[in-house]
Amino acid sequence: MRSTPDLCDDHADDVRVVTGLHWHSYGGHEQFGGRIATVKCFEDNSRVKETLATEGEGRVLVVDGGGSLRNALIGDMIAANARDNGWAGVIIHGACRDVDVLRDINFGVLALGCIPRKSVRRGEGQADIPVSFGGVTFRPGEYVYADANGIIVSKGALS
Ligand SMILES: O=C([O-])CC(=O)C(=O)O
Repeated sequence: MRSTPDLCDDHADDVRVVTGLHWHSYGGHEQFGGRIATVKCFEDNSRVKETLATEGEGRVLVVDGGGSLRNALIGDMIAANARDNGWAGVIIHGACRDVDVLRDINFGVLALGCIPRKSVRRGEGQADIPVSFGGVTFRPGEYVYADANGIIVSKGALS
């Protein structure tokens, strides 16, 4: 994958750039990208676990967790399962946990922060809908690319 600055330069009219948020890379892959799948939830990771248990086909799960840092929407178990199912990574507008293990999983994990407490699982949340944060709307089927520079989104695949 090319760097997000290079992709931005070559496709300036086609990319949206996520702004105004501080991301931390917790996974084994700092650079990752792919077709977008989405979940919108709040302190309940039912849909996250469920979605990452399906075949990833190289996709990236973008989770709008409302920015909550009160509990973790993903940890080492869900991340390892996602990697095994062929997901490229997750971008969590919220928090994760088990960070010592996450860094050894060949998988991308971007989140706003980490917290020891797990989330509740009451079956709430929505999958496969457009989600928005950082000034950008992420639509299922579009493409996202992330690296240490930041996150960009485009309608089609970029090379
Ligand atoms: O199970 C959870 O809700 C999150 C977690 O700790 C894991 O994925 O290992």
